[in-house]
Formats: sequence, C-alpha cells, structure tokens
Amino acid sequence: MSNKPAILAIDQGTSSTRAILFSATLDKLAVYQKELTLQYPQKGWVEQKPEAIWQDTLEVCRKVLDKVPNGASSVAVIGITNQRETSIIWDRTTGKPVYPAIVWQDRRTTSFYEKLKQWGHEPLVTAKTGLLLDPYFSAGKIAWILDHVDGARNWARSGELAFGTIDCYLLWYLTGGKVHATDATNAARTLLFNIHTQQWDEELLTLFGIPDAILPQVKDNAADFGVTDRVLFGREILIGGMAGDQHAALIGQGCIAPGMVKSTYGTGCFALMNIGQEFRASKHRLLTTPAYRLAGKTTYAIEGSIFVAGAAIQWLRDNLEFFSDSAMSETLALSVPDSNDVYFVPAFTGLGAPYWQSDVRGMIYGLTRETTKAHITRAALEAQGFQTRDLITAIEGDGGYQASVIRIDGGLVANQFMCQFLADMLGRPVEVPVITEATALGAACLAGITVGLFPGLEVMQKNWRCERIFQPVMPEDVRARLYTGWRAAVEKLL
Ligand SMILES: Nc1ncnc2c1ncn2[C@@H]1O[C@H](COP(=O)(O)OP(=O)(O)O)[C@@H](O)[C@H]1O
Ligand SMILES: O=P(O)(O)OC[C@H](O)CO
Repeated sequence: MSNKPAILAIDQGTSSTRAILFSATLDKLAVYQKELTLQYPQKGWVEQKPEAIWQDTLEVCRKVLDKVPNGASSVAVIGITNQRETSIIWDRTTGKPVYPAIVWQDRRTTSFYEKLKQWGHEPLVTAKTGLLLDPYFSAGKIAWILDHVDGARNWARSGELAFGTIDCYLLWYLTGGKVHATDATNAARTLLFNIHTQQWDEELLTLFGIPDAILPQVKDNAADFGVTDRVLFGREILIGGMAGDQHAALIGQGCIAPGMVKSTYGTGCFALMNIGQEFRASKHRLLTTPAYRLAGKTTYAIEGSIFVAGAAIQWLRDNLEFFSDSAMSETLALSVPDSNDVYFVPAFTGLGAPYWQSDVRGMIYGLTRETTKAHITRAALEAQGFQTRDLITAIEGDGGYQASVIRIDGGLVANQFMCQFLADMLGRPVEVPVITEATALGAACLAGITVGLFPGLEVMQKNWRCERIFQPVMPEDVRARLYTGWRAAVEKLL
C-alpha cells in the first residue's frame, strides 16, 4: 500500500456511472464516467439493464485506477453512492437478475398505490417510513416483479432470491456474492423500513406482500460492508461507506447542521434540509428521511423530490434534437432575453413534491408563432428554478428551520444560466462548491471515517470550499410575475 492512501468513490446515477478517486484530504485526484441508458418498454415504464449497471461500474473503477500511478494498491477504502429506489431482484445462486431494474421514475404501479390510498393505508405508512404512497418507492416495484415473473414469489419465500437497491446489488457483485447488505438511507426509500425502529417492518411487509427472506441486512452509513473479490482489482479492498446519492450529497456539501440545505440537479432534483436528530413529519407532503446514520444514531432530513431536472435537457437533446450536447442549452437559453411566456412543466413521469400526482404528464404551455427552440430550452432551464422555489417554500413552510444556506451541485450546475435563474427565483444566494460531485465526495467521506482517515462528518464542514455564490439580481416584480405564470401553468396541468 502506498503511504498516501486514496479513497475510491463509486457514484452510480440514473444517467451515468462515475468513479472518482479522492486523496486522504478529500481532494479530487481522478474521475472516469460513462453514460447509462434507460429503456422505456411501455408508456410510463422505465427500466435499466442490471448487467450494464454492474459492467459500467467495474469499467469506470478500473479506468479511474489506471489513471493514478499506484492503481488499486493506493486505495484504502471504497465508498458507494447510488440512484435510490431503483429495484433489482436476483437469484442468490447465479447472481442473475430475474427482471430488469425497475427505475425510480417508473409509473407502472400507479393503480396499485391508488388502491392502497383508497383503502386508507397512507397515514400508517407515512408514520412508519416518513414517505408517501407513490410509485417512486421500491415496495411496489418489488411486488410487481414477484407477481409478474413466473415462480418468483415462491423462490422469494424460500430464500432463493435477493432484493436490493443499486448500492446493495453492486455490493453483492463487488464482494463476489458474499455480502447482501444495504445502508439505512437506501433501506429507508423502500416503504418497508421503519425509520423509528431502524428495522424492516413486519406490518409493512405484510401490507405489500413481500417476504422478509429477500431483504438485505441494514447497516450504518459508515460501516464494514465487506471486501472486494480479489479478482476484480487484484487485491481485496474494504468497502467502508454507503449512502443514497441525495444523502451522500448532503454530507459532501457539508450540510451537517440543522437548517442547512443542499439541492442536487442530476437526472432529477432533490432538495434536502438537515433537521437534526429529532424526527419531524412534514405538513406539506414532503418526505422525512434519514440524512445519515452513524454509530446507530440517526440524523434526519426533510426532502423535496422533483422527478425531472437534467432529464428535461437530455430530452431536448435526444428526442427533439435541439442540440447535440447538454452544455449547449446554456448558449441557446441566453440567445433570447426571456422565455416569451413559455412554461415547461417537465412532469414526464408525474409530478413529485409538493404535488405528488403520479398520473399527470409533462406540458409546454404558452406556445405562439414566435416561439423558438431557444424559448423552449430557456423554459426547461427556468423550470428548475420554479420547481426549487416550490420545494424551498414547502420545506420552510413546514415550520421547522429556515434555510441557513442553499448549496447546489450535480451535472446541471455547470449551467450558469440555470444557477443564476435559481438564485433569482429563490430571491437569495445559492452556493456552488469547488467539487460539484458532492455525491461522490459524501460517499468518500463516509468510507474514510470507517478506516479512521477522518474522525467524523465535521471534516466536510471544514473542507467544504465555495467556488461561486450566485446572488439574486432579478427585479422583484419580474420575479413575482414569472412565478405566478409557473403556478398558473401547473394549475392547468393539475
Ligand atoms: N451544462 C449543462 N447544462 C444543462 N444540463 C446539463 C449540463 N451538463 C449536464 N447536464 C445534465 O445533467 C444531467 C447529468 O447530471 P448527473 O449529476 O451526472 O446525473 P445523474 O447523477 O442522475 O446520473 C444530465 O441530465 C445532463 O443533461
Ligand atoms: O440520478 P439522480 O442523481 O437524479 O438521483 C436519483 C435519485 O436518487 C432518485 O431518488
């Protein structure tokens, strides 16, 4: 082992898989990234190939290790972070998935959840999990696979199948099929995990008809998750950290004190406010979720989830072919002075917080003969500002904390127009860190804690460095007019 240990962070996102090597002082040493495709086999269905998720993960890890002089021998520990809720069920003997990964955006279980709501189950589920009944979460996806793959329910009962979110599936493969475990933040997105007892909940398992034999063990975010199979990187490496991507980003942004907010703009957008160690239920249909669990102690966050952020830009790129690279959306948006009253409500897979309408679909409103692709692109970027304002208003309206800071990260923050519009729409500064891959940084921090490189999360508060603060400059009347227009567009959709 080199005397300068590195931390390998794996960030398996919805649109891409990345491996980042960080130094023991959490500086970025090397990155390797690969885009991941989604499949849409039917209206409202969103799937991914589990084999591609694993193969891409292995490839990005190997490629990033090739970029540094000592390769795998310099790595002291691995941290994993991932797109959440996406569910895979596989055969414990062969490791083969019995069905593709059903992605968090998938809506095939809408009527299943509607029935559960009609039967009055939502209050109990929310009280136990902090979540709502929505196709977004894993339980419905698991039940769907067990009901639609021949024999799956029986194999599940007899312990032949394993369920996991992406973290857990990757861990299984990284450890050569030896470890079936997840962490508290990922478990808490399934609708099966009681966030008060921090255990799988019998009553919820019965409600969703899911046998406990398929569930993984749940660990702290900084813990011993086992070692990598020697054949993968030429030696065993400890996996010491694991967290859902939005929770990891909260850590990577140093938001470890109550009231601090981070908002991440990847495929979707997720704003989380740290609310400390006391559970609080939302009054505005937001989620309460473990921010992190360390040494058995849970810190909570209130979360607002938006299903489409960067995905709208990708759609303009791939489906409407407005541009060939997402980065070009910025120049296009800036080529017009405003969106010419065009509003883009990117509800491709329903609306998330605070509306939670899984059956509505997207809308571009206000089209005229003058509308150009520049106006539509600008409207798609502006939608991020409007949606974030919806979230922050709901989060603060819950009556807990006011946001002390708002830090932003994710692929979309490379777009300075979007960042400026965000500050304008929120009417307050937003901070962009030097390392915008806050998700991977958070996972690295957790892994580093396990091997004693850092005493605790405080290291992130000390190390967090600001690249740029976007200050609001938009006149109040313009801000009010634009937001009123957005609310009217959403009302029309609803
Ligand atoms: N300069 C840019 N302007 C607008 N969107 C961008 C830009 N760069 C990346 N994106 C969008 O960001 C998303 C990727 O962000 P990332 O954080 O990697 O997502 P994920 O973690 O979900 O895989 C893509 O949807 C892409 O379209
Ligand atoms: O792929 P991202 O970064 O948009 O994150 C996906 C979320 O974890 C879904 O809950």
